[in-house]
Amino acid sequence: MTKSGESNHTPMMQQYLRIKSEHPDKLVFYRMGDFYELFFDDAVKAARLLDITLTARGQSGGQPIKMAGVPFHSAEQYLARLVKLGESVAICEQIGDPATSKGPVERKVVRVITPGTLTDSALLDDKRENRLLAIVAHRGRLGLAWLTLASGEFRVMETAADKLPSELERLRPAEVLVPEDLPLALPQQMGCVVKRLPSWQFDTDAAMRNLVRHFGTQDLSGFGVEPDQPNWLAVGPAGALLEYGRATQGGALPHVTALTVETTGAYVELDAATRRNLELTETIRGEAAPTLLSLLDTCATSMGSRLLAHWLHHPLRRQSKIVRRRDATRALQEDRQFEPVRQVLGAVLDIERIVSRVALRSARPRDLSSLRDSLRALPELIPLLPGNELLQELARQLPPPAGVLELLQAAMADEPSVVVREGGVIRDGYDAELDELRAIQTNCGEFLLALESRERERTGIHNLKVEYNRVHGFYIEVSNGQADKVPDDYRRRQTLKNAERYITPELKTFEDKALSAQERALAMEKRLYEALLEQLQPHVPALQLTAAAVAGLDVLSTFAERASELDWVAPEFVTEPTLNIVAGRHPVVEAQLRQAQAGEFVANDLNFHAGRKLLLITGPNMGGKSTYMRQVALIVLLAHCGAFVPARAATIGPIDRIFTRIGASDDLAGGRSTFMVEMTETANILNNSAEASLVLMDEVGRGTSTFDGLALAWAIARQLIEKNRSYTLFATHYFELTRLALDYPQVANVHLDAVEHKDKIVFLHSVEEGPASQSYGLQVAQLAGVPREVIRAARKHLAELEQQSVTASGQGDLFASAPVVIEPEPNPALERLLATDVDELSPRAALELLYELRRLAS
Ligand SMILES: Nc1ncnc2c1ncn2[C@@H]1O[C@H](COP(=O)(O)OP(=O)(O)OP(=O)(O)O)[C@@H](O)[C@H]1O
Repeated sequence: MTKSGESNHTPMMQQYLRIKSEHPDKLVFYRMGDFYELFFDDAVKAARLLDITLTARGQSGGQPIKMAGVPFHSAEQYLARLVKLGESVAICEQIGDPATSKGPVERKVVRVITPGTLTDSALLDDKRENRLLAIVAHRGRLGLAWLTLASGEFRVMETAADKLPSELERLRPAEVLVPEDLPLALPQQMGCVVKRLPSWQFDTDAAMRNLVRHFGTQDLSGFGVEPDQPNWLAVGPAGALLEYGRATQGGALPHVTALTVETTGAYVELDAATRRNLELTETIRGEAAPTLLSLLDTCATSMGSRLLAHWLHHPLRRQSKIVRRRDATRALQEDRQFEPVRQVLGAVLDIERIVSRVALRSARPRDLSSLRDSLRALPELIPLLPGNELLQELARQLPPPAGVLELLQAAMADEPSVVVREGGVIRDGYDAELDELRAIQTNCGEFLLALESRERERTGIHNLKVEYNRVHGFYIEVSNGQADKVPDDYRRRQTLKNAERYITPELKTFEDKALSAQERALAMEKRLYEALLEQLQPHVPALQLTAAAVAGLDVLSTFAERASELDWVAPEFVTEPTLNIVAGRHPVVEAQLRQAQAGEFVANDLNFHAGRKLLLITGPNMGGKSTYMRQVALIVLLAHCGAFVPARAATIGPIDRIFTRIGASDDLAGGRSTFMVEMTETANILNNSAEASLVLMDEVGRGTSTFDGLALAWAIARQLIEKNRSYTLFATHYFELTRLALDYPQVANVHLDAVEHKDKIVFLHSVEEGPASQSYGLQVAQLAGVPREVIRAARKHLAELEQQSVTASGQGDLFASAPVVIEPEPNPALERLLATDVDELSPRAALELLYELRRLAS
């Protein structure tokens, strides 16, 4: 954009350019009548992103003004698209009165929409939190603060700098704020918008003053944040967030009522790879289903859905807390008590987000009527809740603050219109003045009829009419023949061909009242509505508690419902090192098999204790190794969320972290090869896992040459056994590793089996003690459609290789007693026979085949 001297521009453009200069990094939506217009570079960008027409109108400063616009009434859909694309938008409204203003109407940016600060229901995903995260780094430590404006959640934590990827994966922010001189490389693929702000915005002292002023406290010690304590580093980012949040909302954030310190020890830690690999809330491909969440989320409310996603990412460490949730789930599950509870919850709308909009004074009339209807439903829940400790605690937290429901019932119309300016929002009987103004409108007809008959009587003009038209307003019409009977107090308003129209002082007074009544009623409703929002302000914190109780009840009843429908059991918790699962299943794979009617899922046990801590899992490709390992992790995770688990029984000792090294995925965007990703994740596991950690290692070492891979896998397994001593599931194709069980008593071999049937391979999917005897790699390749001649050549080559490895010494003899499997040379006659569909043969072809077989066999 060229800005060749302010004075060269029209006054309106001068105003625009001034506003734009305050928001250089955002698209400015500049309100003009029924449109939001964008100009210059903003117009070009918006036209491209929104696929709207780019026009040019007039000139300003010697340049044509590029322009693009969106209608004001459908702006939300465009805003939603821009925000999804990571753009921020400044909404600039007319705030002056066009009728009285000289020059352009006064305009002001009333709110700023950024991906991480959304509160509008039309722009938000019902089922996902929209978080704004701020990060600072100092001497290998990170200060993190995050704010969810749609709920008022405001949290801080301090952690080690190398935890950044896992924290980003856990919090999934929509937008991240960092100081421009952040001494730390951010992951290349953040998947969200990153804003670099001037460093002073993260200054601890200024942030402290800002936060203390906001909370009205002397310092932050009441929230557990103090100098020289862990989490102090998060004060700067917390201050930056508060300021940013305020700037976008154009005002204070009264619903942000507390700062919560998150301590890492509270949750079972999941690293970034684990959150992805276990497909908790998103598949590895980034889809919403099938995932653990998509299987579990039958929540009745969106508040429940969001809390469920949160719980899945935050499995609890403290067994006492887990047991409270589990027992509540059990109480709701007994006699299907969850059913009526869920039915009532079905009538409850998103109280949490509505309350935030109340606090931000952006709640629409239907928000308040929904709040009223939802609050009205809540008392029905209380008698339905079983006498369990946690449930009773939630029941006590459930009732809304006194008077709020009554106020909403008295004030809000049953079905208010969408926006206040349309009227019909405030209930009749709530305000006497509004009632009177409305009465004038409704009684208008009656008054006019009464006036007409009175005037006919007074004047004796029997065809006198009292009427109204838009241009002249109210009038009394008298036909020309009766003009002599018109009384003195009639003032002429208009002359027609055959009649005269008059007005009387009484009719004039009525006209003034009637015409302004509608306008005044609308203004009155607006005032009353604003006052209502004001009256609700002090109740915001209590309503947030109500919302939290609803969400908690919803998730617990969902756990109960899922447990019943999917046949899950309550896990038991013990303090000894134990991980014992009887007939465990992979919940998502099982559901998919059922859905596809592709057979029953085969349940499998797991038994870990202090003397048995590493399982070496062997077996054919497609045999079910990954599924088995993942199901163990999912069962442990579900148990720590307080849910039931897909098994016949489960006994679980203390677990502090879950690590996974599963699957090969190139991080091309991050510039790391498959093998590099594999080794980085392995390094993380070796450096951080401990005795109470659960580690899943799937085919580690396969990304490099056979001997390198084998040697690495062997050394890694030994380290896990000797040093980390974690509960480890180690799937491998290197049969040589199965020897480890001979050297270490805490290592056990298990395998998944398959059998060959005719030329087919059948996977049994059941986990058996001992190492596998065959890899079936070639059979699986055949199953996948690799051409027969390739399989035959491979088989031949395999036999040669195996022969060499038996006889040769040196490299091939890395593990001297490695079990070697030599497959017999295939018999061509047998192969031909097996490939024949006997039912399809004619007697003549059968005879020919017999000759052919004879030839092949000789
Ligand atoms: N216990 C089970 N019961 C029924 N079907 C199963 C079971 N376990 C696995 N499967 C089926 O087998 C398929 C392959 O399983 P999985 O990916 O776990 O094999 P794998 O041994 O890890 O194979 P690879 O070594 O090739 O990675 C699954 O997609 C699932 O459909």
